[in-house]
Amino acid sequence: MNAVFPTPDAADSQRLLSPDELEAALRDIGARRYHILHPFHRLLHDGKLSKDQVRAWALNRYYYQAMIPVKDAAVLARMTDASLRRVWRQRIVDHDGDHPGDGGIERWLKLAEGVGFERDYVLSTRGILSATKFSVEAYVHFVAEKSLLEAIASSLTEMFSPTIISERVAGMLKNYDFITKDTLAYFDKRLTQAPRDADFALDYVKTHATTPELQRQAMAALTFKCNVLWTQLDALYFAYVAPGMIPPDAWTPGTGLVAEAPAAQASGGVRKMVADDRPRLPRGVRLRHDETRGKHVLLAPERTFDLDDNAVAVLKLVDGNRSVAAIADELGRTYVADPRAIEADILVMLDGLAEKRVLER
Ligand SMILES: O=C(O)c1cc(C(=O)O)c2c(n1)C(=O)C(=O)c1cc(C(=O)O)[nH]c1-2
Repeated sequence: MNAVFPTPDAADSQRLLSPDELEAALRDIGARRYHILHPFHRLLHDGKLSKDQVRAWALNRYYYQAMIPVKDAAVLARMTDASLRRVWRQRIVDHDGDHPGDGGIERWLKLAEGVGFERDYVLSTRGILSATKFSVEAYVHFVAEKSLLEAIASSLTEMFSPTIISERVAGMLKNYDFITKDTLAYFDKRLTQAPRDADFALDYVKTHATTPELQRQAMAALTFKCNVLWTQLDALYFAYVAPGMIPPDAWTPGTGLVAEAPAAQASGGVRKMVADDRPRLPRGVRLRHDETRGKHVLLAPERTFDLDDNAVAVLKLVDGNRSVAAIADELGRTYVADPRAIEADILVMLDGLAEKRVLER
């Protein structure tokens, strides 16, 4: 992904590329279109998403994981050669496992449970964005309807997945306190499975794309698949980042989650806030300016909290993306004061609001 591959010029679409030129052209497609470049992944890896935004990603991505073996069964059904099927069927085994409780889908369920979901809610696929479903299903239809060469070429995004997986695992472990190595165990196996699968598919495509037209089809198939991945992230971004327009019936924060452990509910149900936490207002709680009284209040269902000027300045910066430390830095710049001293003060204030359940982290 880091290397620069030459973009084939227009004349190349007419001429037969050597196998290595074809590989370079395929890698170039990934370098320009793979979802590692998508803003949603940047936010995910850099720790810029709230816990609910990470949950939305885990939930929607479950649908992709669950349908990959369906896709591979459709590819398998196109293969008339037993030696090809023998290799390809391993992909289905990798995702389904040989026993209940085994395999990639199961590991993805663990990931979803690790970020708080109830297993049955995830399995039900209620709450998955329609756009996610459309995009994943387009992939399944594509491999069923196009040629075997195109079906195989469309899996070649996996050439690029080890890079994004390494970046994601390192970034998420570093940047989110609710993510553990166990939660991300899904990706451990992918680091060996993906290169093995991609090597086989690449070799097949280089050997079988023997005319300019077939080479063009292979490149178009990989482009299509990059778009399958990209549009899933577009949908997540639109619904859960900006403008934050969640479609009817799609998952909303708070739904399908396991109740917090009793330990977390002790002492008012909330552990103390720390500088890395990214506080946000829970659903239904709003910062409003009360015109008649000329002051800001926090409106919660059936309750109103008066706020002093300091609380208002802090709450205006509370958006689920900024950490407490970042809020303190910003206030330090505005009021020309020591941000660490501000941080200590606002941690106490935020804890007070969290205990009243008008703030969460
Ligand atoms: O984490 C990722 O970014 C990522 C990307 C891709 C990919 O590039 O298609 C796959 C996976 N993961 C994956 O886990 C997986 O099982 C998988 C199967 C396929 C495929 O097209 O057959 N791609 C991918």
